[in-house]
Amino acid sequence: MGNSRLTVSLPSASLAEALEDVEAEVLRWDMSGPAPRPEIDLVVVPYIPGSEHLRWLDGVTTRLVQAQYLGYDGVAENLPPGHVYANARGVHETSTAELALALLLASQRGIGAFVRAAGVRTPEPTWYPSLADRRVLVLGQGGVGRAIEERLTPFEVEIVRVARTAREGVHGLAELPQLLPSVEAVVVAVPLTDKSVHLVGAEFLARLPDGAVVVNVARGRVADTAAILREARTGRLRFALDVTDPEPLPVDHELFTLPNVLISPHAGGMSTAMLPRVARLVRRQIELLSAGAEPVNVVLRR
Ligand SMILES: O=C(O)C(=O)CO
Repeated sequence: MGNSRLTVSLPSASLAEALEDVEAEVLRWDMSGPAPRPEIDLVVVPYIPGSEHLRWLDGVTTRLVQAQYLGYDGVAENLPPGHVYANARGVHETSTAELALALLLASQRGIGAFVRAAGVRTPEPTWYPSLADRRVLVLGQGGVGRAIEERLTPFEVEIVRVARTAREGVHGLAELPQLLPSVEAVVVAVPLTDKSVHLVGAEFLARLPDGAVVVNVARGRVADTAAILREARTGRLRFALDVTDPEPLPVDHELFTLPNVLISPHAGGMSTAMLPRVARLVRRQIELLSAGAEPVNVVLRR
């Protein structure tokens, strides 16, 4: 380590192919077992849920551990001491925002009902709410929240911004109880922290007006699944969930059977945008580390 040629471990053939011209010694390690070397300058973590695989870094010396996720919940608990961890800021925001919009529109306009009816019966034409002139609350003002707002703006909605703490143009979490009764949709894009666990619970849902849509593209545990299920059974609200708790949801879970619930399989970041963006980020980290400079996107030092 520390000599001129960096050692980099990559978890997938596709990433190795995208980075085949980098100035580094490239190893393949998917972190499902021990490290190929006791010292690896840059370890790129596989894109699989959870962070238990980080435990394979125990006893390995690194300069940087680069994730392919934006969210880093669970990382502090699993990353052994001595490592610097960078997240994938800049990779997933646009793709996740696209899915949030797709879920919101599909939910508002009853696309799930049309799809369910396809080939079984001719769906009844019925009135669905438009997004136009509605109030949409974007919960979370990080990169994903901002990307959602940018994409929502042409739909002529009034956007209500909420973040953990209030600032100009942004409401704080403490104001949620007053804001919820006046919005037709909520898009949840907050990180999972001690403060956000079960933020979308029974009390939150009860304050929303009839017919409101709740979209969650954050983490399943930001919402209380039992409270969502209770509310969804009544048919009063609509839900569009890219993330669930547990995840994945068991195939026989009642939420899958309810006509006012759409569920996607944590697919927010999974688009063709991901691989080139991850490759660009890793390339940049290699250049920075090679130059002895500080890496970007560092969110944790253990
Ligand atoms: O980047 C993340 O944290 C994701 O969940 C991508 O879908």
